[in-house]
Amino acid sequence: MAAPQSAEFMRAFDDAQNTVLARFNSPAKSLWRIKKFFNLEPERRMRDALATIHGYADRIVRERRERDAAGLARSDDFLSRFAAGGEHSEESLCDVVTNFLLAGRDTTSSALTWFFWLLSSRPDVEDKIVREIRAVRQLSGCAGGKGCATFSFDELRDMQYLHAAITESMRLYPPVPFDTHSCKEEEFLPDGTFVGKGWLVTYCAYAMGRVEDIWGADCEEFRPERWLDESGMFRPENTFKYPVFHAGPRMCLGKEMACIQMKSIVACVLEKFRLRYSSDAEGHPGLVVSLTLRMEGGLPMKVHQLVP
Ligand code: HEM
Repeated sequence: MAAPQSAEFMRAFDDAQNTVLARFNSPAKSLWRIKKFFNLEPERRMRDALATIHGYADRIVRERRERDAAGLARSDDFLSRFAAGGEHSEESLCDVVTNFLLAGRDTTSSALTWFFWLLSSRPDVEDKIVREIRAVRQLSGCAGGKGCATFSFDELRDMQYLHAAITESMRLYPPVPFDTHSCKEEEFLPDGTFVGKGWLVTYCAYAMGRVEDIWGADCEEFRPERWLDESGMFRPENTFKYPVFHAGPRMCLGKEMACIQMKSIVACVLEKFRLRYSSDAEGHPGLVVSLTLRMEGGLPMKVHQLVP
């Protein structure tokens, strides 16, 4: 992504996200349609934002097609795999690109922000992760990471403690703190609760991660070990108990990719740096609840580079 285009896309994405939230939270549910019709704020900004977002996705799809025509396209990247099936129109491919850019951007950054903040006050957890990274490197014949800028898929898969630590961090700070769905038909929830057609149903993953009946008396504690079995292997939980990636047929399609990305970033950072939270503000950082869970004022950190 070229930097100016990328910044423009980010801004447009923020605008679109804020406008959707404003529509959703407005007490007058159809007011936005009137504003849109008369091109009033914030709908005017939404129109511009959508043009930028769609233009950006169009460009990605067009550039891939051109590389394909020139025999230069890779066949193993994400978009090529979708395109290879042949069942997607150009427009549908643009929607795929937009969907994945939007679904994957703020979620992983939210997760990593809270993860690094938690880690900053838990040198014991950090130490275990660092030792695991070193052990994995030793096994793969890349001790100290010398000559290996990144981590292989196999190395990342072997980082069971890191997987547990990231999972635990998202239990306490789920990137999607609330999730709301509209009921298509009259329905009864498993406990017999009636839900009418068109009703909105919301679950709060943030609250669920802190319920004693679900997670036990230490539910407020950041304890990666709760995700490990006796042999130190990661033990997944029922997704209805841990709905951080949602549950059921509409679960997050990018879950595995997000986990690989986050593990890769954390491992690369901790192999070379130590980060310490350096805010002047006292106590717990403020939570900004938007579509994703953000940290108020960002995450100021002191970065210390390790001597190679
Ligand atoms: C920590 C990172 C992530 C978290 C916590 C997360 C969480 C979620 C949640 C809660 C949903 C359900 C939303 C709903 O109910 O409508 C969802 C859907 C989705 N996610 Fe993720 N996500 C993450 C990363 C990603 C990434 C990296 C991608 C792709 C690159 C992605 C792609 C999608 C897609 C395509 C859907 C829609 C699935 C559908 O409606 O069938 N996600 N995600």
